[in-house]
Amino acid sequence: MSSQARNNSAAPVANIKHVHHHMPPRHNPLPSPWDYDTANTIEARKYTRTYGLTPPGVDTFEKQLQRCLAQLAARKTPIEKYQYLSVLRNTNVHLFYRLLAGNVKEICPLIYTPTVGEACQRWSELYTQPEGLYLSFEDRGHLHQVIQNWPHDVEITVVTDGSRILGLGDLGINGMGIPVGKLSLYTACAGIHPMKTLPLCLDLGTSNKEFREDPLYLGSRRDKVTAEEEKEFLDEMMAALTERWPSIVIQYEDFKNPFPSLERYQNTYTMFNDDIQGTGAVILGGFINAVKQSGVAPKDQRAVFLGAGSAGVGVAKQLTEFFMKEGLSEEDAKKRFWLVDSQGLVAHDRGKLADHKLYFARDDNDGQQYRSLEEVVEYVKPTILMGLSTIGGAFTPKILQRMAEMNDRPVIFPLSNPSSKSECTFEEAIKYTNGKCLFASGSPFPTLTHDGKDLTPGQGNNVYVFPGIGLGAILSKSVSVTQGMIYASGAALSDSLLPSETAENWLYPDINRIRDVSVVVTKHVIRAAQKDGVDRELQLRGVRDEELEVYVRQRMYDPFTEHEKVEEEVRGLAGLVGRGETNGVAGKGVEVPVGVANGGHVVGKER
Ligand SMILES: NC(=O)C1=CN([C@@H]2O[C@H](COP(=O)(O)OP(=O)(O)OC[C@H]3O[C@@H](n4cnc5c(N)ncnc54)[C@H](O)[C@@H]3O)[C@@H](O)[C@H]2O)C=CC1
Ligand SMILES: CC(=O)C(=O)O
Ligand SMILES: [Mg+2]
Repeated sequence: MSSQARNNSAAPVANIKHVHHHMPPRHNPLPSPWDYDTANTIEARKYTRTYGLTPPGVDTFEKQLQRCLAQLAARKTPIEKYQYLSVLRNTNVHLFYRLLAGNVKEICPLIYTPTVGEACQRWSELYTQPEGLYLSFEDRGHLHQVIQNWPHDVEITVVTDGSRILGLGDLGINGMGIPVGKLSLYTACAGIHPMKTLPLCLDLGTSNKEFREDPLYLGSRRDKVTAEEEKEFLDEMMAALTERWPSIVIQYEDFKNPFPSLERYQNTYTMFNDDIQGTGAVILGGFINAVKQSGVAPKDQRAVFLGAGSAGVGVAKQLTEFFMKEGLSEEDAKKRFWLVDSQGLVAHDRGKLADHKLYFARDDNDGQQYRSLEEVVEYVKPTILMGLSTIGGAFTPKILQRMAEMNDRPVIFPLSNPSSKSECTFEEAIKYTNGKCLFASGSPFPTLTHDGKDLTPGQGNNVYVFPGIGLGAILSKSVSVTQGMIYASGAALSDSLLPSETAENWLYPDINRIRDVSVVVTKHVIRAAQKDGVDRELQLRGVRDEELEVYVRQRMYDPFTEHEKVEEEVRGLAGLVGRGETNGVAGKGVEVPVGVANGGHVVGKER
C-alpha cells in the first residue's frame, strides 16, 4: 500500500472528503455526445475530432429516424424503450430530440409519466450511465465544491430529493429519473439547450426501508434527515447554485413536503415548485375551458378534491384566484372547494391540521365528519371531482355514476400519476358517466369510441406549462418567479386551443403542438415578469408581441439546425485556409488524406 493510500485510510472521514473536494477538476478530453451525430458531414467530423469514431456513412435525418423508430419498435416493454431512448440521449443528443420532435405523443409516455415511474422504481437496478448531479447530505459544507464538478454552464435545474416521486412514495436517489425526464421536456418543448440543463438529485436519506436494505440501492442507507437538517442543506444548496450560475432557474419537484422551501425561497431566488404552482397553473388552463363547456357559472361550481397535499392545495389556490378574477370575493371563492385527505373532509373541527390545509378547511360542516369520498360527494353534490390523492381507482363506478346523475357535464379530473395511481381511467369515466364527463388525467390514456364517436382524453399535466415558465424566467432574466407569472402560464394555456380543438370539446391542446403552446406560454410569462417588475432583460420591455414571439423562437434550441453551427465554423475555417490565415492549424480536426474524406460518402441533403 502506498503511503498516500495508508494516510487516507487512516484519516477521519471528514479529511478524506476535504482532500477529495479540493482535487483540481480533470478536463474531459472526449468530444461531447452532440458531436457523434451520424448526420454530421465528413468535414464536421474532422473539425470536431470525431472522424473515424462514427461509421463512415453520412446519414440523412430521415434515415436516422427510420432506424430509431425500428429499434424502438423492436423493444417490447416500455422500460426497454425507455432504456434505448436514454442511451440515445446520452450518445446522440440532437438525434434524440429530432426523434422526439416528430413523435411527441408516442415518446412522451416513454420518457415521462407513466414509464418514468417504473424507471425510478428500478433506477438502482437498471443504472448504467451518469445523467445528472447528486448532492449528498454528507457533502454539506462542501456543496459549492461538488457543484464545480458539473462541466457545463447551466440555465435551469430541476431538483428533487426523491421523497414523493409521482404517486409512488419515497424512492430516495432513484428519483433522479424525474429531473432527467422533466429536463428532456424542457428541451423538447421549450428549446432550452440540453447542455444548459442540470438534473439534480439530493441524497437526504430515504424513509424507504426496502431501498435502504436493497444491496443494489445507490444512495445512502440513512433514514430521511430531519426538516431542520433539510432546511440548512437547501439553504446551502440554493446559495451555491446561484453563486456558480447567477441567473439559474431552480425548479423544485416531487418533495414530500415542499411548502416550507417554496415559502422560504420564492422571493429570494429564481425558483418555483412545479407540483404546487405548475400543476395549479395547468389545471387552471384546462379548468377555464371546462367551465366554459359545462355552462355552469363559477359562483355555482362546487369542487371536491381527493388529496390535500402539494398538488391538491396548489390547484385549489390557482382556481380560487380564477374565481376571484371572475368576480367572487376571496371568501366566496374559497368556499367553492371541499378538500378530502386520507382522514376525510378537511374541516377545522376535525383536529390538528397541517398548515397547508388550513386555508381550505371547512367550518360549515355542523360538527359532522365525512370520512369517505362517497359521503363527501353526497354531502356536497359537486360539479367537479379532482383527484390528487395517489390512490388508483378511488373514483369508483358508483361515484362516477352519481356525478353523471347530478350534472349535465360533470368535470372529472383524475390527476394522480403514473397511470396505476390514476383515480379512474378514461374508459371508466366515459362508461360510468355515459360519455357526459369533461375529462383530463395526469397520465395519458388512449382515444376511445363511444356512441360511434371518437373521444380523446385531455392530459392535465404540468408539462403544458413548466417548459414555458422556465424559458420565460430565463429569457426575462427574472429575479424571482411571481404568482403573476404562474397564473399567466395557465391563462395562456387555456387560450392556446385551436378552433378545431375547441370544436371537439378538448380542454387541452394536442400534445403534438406542445412546442408552439410553450412559445405562447413563454411570451405571457415574460410579459407577467415585466408587469411584476422582476425582469432584468429590460430591452424586452419595449418589444411588440409579434417581435417577442420571433425573439423567443430564435432563442430556442432546434435539433434540426444545430449541425449548421459546426458547419458554419468549418466553412469559416475553410475561408481562412483559402486566404492562408490559419498558420497551418486545421481547426480542431485531424488531417486525413483527401481521398478518404471524399471517399464515396453521400452527404445528406434531405433535412
Ligand atoms: N397531473 C399533474 O400534473 C400532477 C399530478 N400530481 C400527482 O398528484 C398526486 C399527489 O401529489 P402531491 O399532492 O404532491 O402528494 P402529497 O403527498 O403532498 O399529497 C397526497 C394527498 O393525498 C392524500 N391521500 C393519501 N391517501 C389517501 C386516501 N386513501 N384517501 C384520500 N386521500 C388520500 C394525502 O392525505 C395527501 O393529502 C401524485 O400522484 C402526483 O403524481 C402531482 C403534481 C402534478
Ligand atoms: C406530473 C408531476 O409533476 C407529478 O406527478 O408529480
Ligand atoms: Mg411532480
